[in-house]
This record gives sequence, C-alpha cells and structure tokens, in this order.
Amino acid sequence: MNISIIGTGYVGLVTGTCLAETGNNVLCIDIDENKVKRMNNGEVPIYEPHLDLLFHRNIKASRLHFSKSLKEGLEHGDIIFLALPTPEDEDGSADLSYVLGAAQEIGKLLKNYKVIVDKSTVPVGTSEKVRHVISSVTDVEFDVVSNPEFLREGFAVDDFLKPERIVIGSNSDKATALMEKLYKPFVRSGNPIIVMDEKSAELTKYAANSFLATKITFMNEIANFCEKVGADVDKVRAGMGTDSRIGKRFLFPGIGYGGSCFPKDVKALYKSGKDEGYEFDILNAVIRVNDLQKKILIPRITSYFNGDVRNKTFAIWGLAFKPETDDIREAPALYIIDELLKNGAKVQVFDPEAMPNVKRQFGDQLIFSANMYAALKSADALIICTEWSIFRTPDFERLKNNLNNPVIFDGRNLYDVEDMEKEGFYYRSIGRNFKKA
Ligand SMILES: NC(=O)C1=CN([C@@H]2O[C@H](COP(=O)(O)OP(=O)(O)OC[C@H]3O[C@@H](n4cnc5c(N)ncnc54)[C@H](O)[C@@H]3O)[C@@H](O)[C@H]2O)C=CC1
Ligand SMILES: O=C(O)[C@H]1O[C@H](OP(=O)(O)OP(=O)(O)OC[C@H]2O[C@@H](n3ccc(=O)[nH]c3=O)[C@H](O)[C@@H]2O)[C@H](O)[C@@H](O)[C@@H]1O
Repeated sequence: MNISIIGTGYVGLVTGTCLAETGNNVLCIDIDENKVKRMNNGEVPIYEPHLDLLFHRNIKASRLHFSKSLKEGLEHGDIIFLALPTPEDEDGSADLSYVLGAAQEIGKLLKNYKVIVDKSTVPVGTSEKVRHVISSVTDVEFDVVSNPEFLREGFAVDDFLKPERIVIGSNSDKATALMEKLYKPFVRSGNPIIVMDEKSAELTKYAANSFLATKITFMNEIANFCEKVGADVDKVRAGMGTDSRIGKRFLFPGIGYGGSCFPKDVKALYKSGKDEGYEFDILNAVIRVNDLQKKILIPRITSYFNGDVRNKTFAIWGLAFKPETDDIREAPALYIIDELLKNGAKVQVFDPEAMPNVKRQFGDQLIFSANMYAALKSADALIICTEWSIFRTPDFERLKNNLNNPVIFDGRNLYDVEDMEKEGFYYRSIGRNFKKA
C-alpha cells in the first residue's frame, strides 16, 4: 500500500519505517526542513534502538522517502497518518492546533478518497472535529479513523513490530478493512486488532497512559511511606508484583514519571473530565504527587549539606526521562538541575544519548562530561536520575576516588543498600532501609 505519515517524530518515524519494513511504500512528511534534509541524507534524527538498521534498509529498498511537501504526501498515500504533536496547552488540555491545522490543509488538497488516520493522542471527539474541519473545505469522499499508538520510547521498534494489541476506532467498514489489511503482518502471533467506535478508541489511549501513571505514582507513595516506617519498597514490590492481578511491571518507584506523554496525557484527561463536569479525583492526586516526587531528592540533598549547596559541585548521571532514549521532555533530571543551579550549586552531567538535547536547553550553565567517571571529578555528591545500564555496575573504587565525598543520591534504586554501606558510601535511595541519623 502507499502510505503517508504527517509528522516524523518518535511516533511518525517509527510508524513509517516499520510500515515500510512490511513492504509498503511510505512517504514521511515533516514541516521541519532541516529534519527532512537530514533524513534525506541518511541520518536518523532521533535515538531509538534498532531504528537505524530498518531505516537504512528501507531507504535502500526505495520503500521509505521523506519530503516537506504535504501536497506530495496527499498525492502519495492511500492512507494518511497524522503523527503530530498534541502538547499540553496552558489550561492542561491537549493543544489540537497541529492536528486540526493539518486537517484543514489536507481538506484543501484532497483529490480522491483517502483514509485519514489519527495516531496522535487526542481527547474524545477529536476524530469528529477532524472530519468536520476536512468536510468544511472539500466534497471529496474520505474517512477518519482513530488509531492510538502504544509504543514506548526506547522499545519503539519492537513495540510497533510486535504490538500487544492494535486499537482501531472507526465507523466505516471500508476504512476498517484497509486498516486491518495494513496491520495484519504485525499480529501474526495472534495478538488482537480491536475494532471499536472512535470515541472509545480515543479514550482507551488516555485511560491506558493514566492508569500506568497512577500505578507508578501509587508505588512512589508506598516507597515514601516505607521510609517513614523502616520498610523496604523492593521487598514490598516483589511481594505485591507476584500477584498476577497486580503484575510485576510498572511498580518501580523513583523520582517521578516524565516523558513527552504521561505528564501531558494525565493532565489532558483530567481537563477533559472537568470540561464534562466530572472531577477525576484520582488523577488530580496523581498529578500532585508526581510533581512532588520529581523534586524529592532536593530537600534530602540540601539537608545533607546542612541547608546550603552554594558552591557545592554535583555530578548527575542520566538526563533522559528514561534509559534508551535521547528524549528529555519532562525529565526529572531537569527539575533537579534547575533547583541546584537556582541554589548556587555547580552541576556536571553525563548521559549516553541525551546531552546534545540538554546542551540546547542549558548551554554553558552545566559541565558536559565525556564519560560517567569524568562527571564525578571533584564533585561533592553523585545524583542518579536515569537507570541507563552502564550505571548499574560501576567501578565503585574509581567512583569513590573521583568524588570529593563518597555520597550518592540514587533516584532509581540501582544498588544494594547493604553493599553500598559496606563500601563506605552515604547512600540514599527511594523507599529502602533508610535509617534516620
Ligand atoms: N513519543 C511517544 O513515545 C509517543 C507519542 N504518542 C503521541 O503521538 C503524537 C506525536 O508524538 P511524538 O512523535 O513524540 O512527537 P514529536 O514531537 O517527536 O514529533 C512530531 C513531529 O511533527 C512535526 N510537525 C509539526 N507540525 C507539523 C506539520 N504541520 N506538518 C508536518 N509535520 C509537522 C514536527 O516537526 C515533529 O518532527 C503525540 O500526540 C503523542 O502524544 C503516542 C504514543 C507514544
Ligand atoms: O503515549 C506515550 O507516549 C507512551 O507513554 C509511555 O511510554 P514512555 O513515556 O515512552 O515510557 P515508559 O516506559 O512508560 O516510562 C514513562 C515514565 O515512567 C517512569 N517509570 C516507568 C515504570 C516504572 O515502573 N517506574 C517509573 O518511574 C519512567 O522512568 C518514565 O519517566 C507508555 O508506556 C506507552 O505505552 C505510551 O505509548
């Protein structure tokens, strides 16, 4: 099939590349000329494991192309995917200007039947709005389908190629049949394509993300309480997670959820509730608790240094909002860096992939280190914000020798508490055997 993807970010580029991988001819459109130029020069503009290989293979096979022209996109694709940003608006709602703006342009360019697929995360009723915007500028036949995306950054290619489910919200048999044909190669192992009405599909996406954010937040609160009563959240997690009704995944406490989606999606669902006169109490609490959790290390650090971090130097390991991505949107590390700089501290950072993005935001306010050990040089403490694999088994002797003080604030519970105490570290993690001084 001929497929066009409008918006070539984390979702659009992965979708386009994976659809090319199953033999479709894909044209990816992006408004960012520089990005299109880089992709046409063979450069993958984001870090996403395994994407490189598929990207180059499909370009070589002439199944994957890039352009900045929406007109070309409309001429090429029988199915047009919208993978456009839906960022948080000032009032917490999802900003639909990218999606509806593109819909209007699409309407003007429409010459024959197309299926317009919304892959962006959007509130209930958006497909209807897209339909309305397009039909207000054209008489040409078209269908709109909601097809929310569930991929995770860092696992995006695997998640797309082997999805646990595909959700299609459609009120057109013709469009549904085309979508099922397109996705058939991805569900050979028997995972379902779940077809439903478009409103339910739109809500499924927000419900899934908000549920996962709630699960993490619940564990963060349990972890905080563990510290009050001297329990160990790792043990509690193991005890809970083995109940198959709860499950082992997404029970890891830390310094709050971040990323381009959970924070904005929880807020958008909360705001949708408000707009309908429904108060999502649980989401309100999730938002509040997560905001506090992102900064939970700050009072601990400040109190360790007797209330004053001025002229102290901190090493930070991990800047991305999670491992295996260069994405720093809503990354907890950025909140911690902000607070430390505001309080007069110096900050030396290392991240395997996210440093260029952080450099664009913080410039020379930070020292960017060539490797994880260089970041420790003469630092008064190490703060761990992202659980990249390379941080899991460091050379503790080298770590201790490079630091001014053997002090670690670990926001991701990477090390064993007793081992660290034996090694002579002051080691503070989240929700584990913290003994009050
Ligand atoms: N990042 C993720 O892991 C996931 C994101 N989503 C949802 O997918 C949507 C897209 O997210 P991301 O891919 O992360 O966004 P992104 O910000 O990485 O990429 C969006 C792309 O759209 C381009 N763009 C903006 N306006 C355009 C226009 N008028 N025409 C053509 N291109 C345009 C931008 O230049 C950018 O390259 C959002 O609604 C998000 O909530 C859903 C599942 C996973
Ligand atoms: O809509 C989206 O954009 C995507 O959002 C999340 O994917 P992603 O944000 O890439 O990453 P996750 O692995 O879900 O992690 C999100 C945040 O939760 C945190 N987290 C995750 C799991 C956990 O146990 N504890 C925890 O603190 C991570 O550190 C990270 O900050 C969802 O997992 C995807 O299904 C969804 O498609």
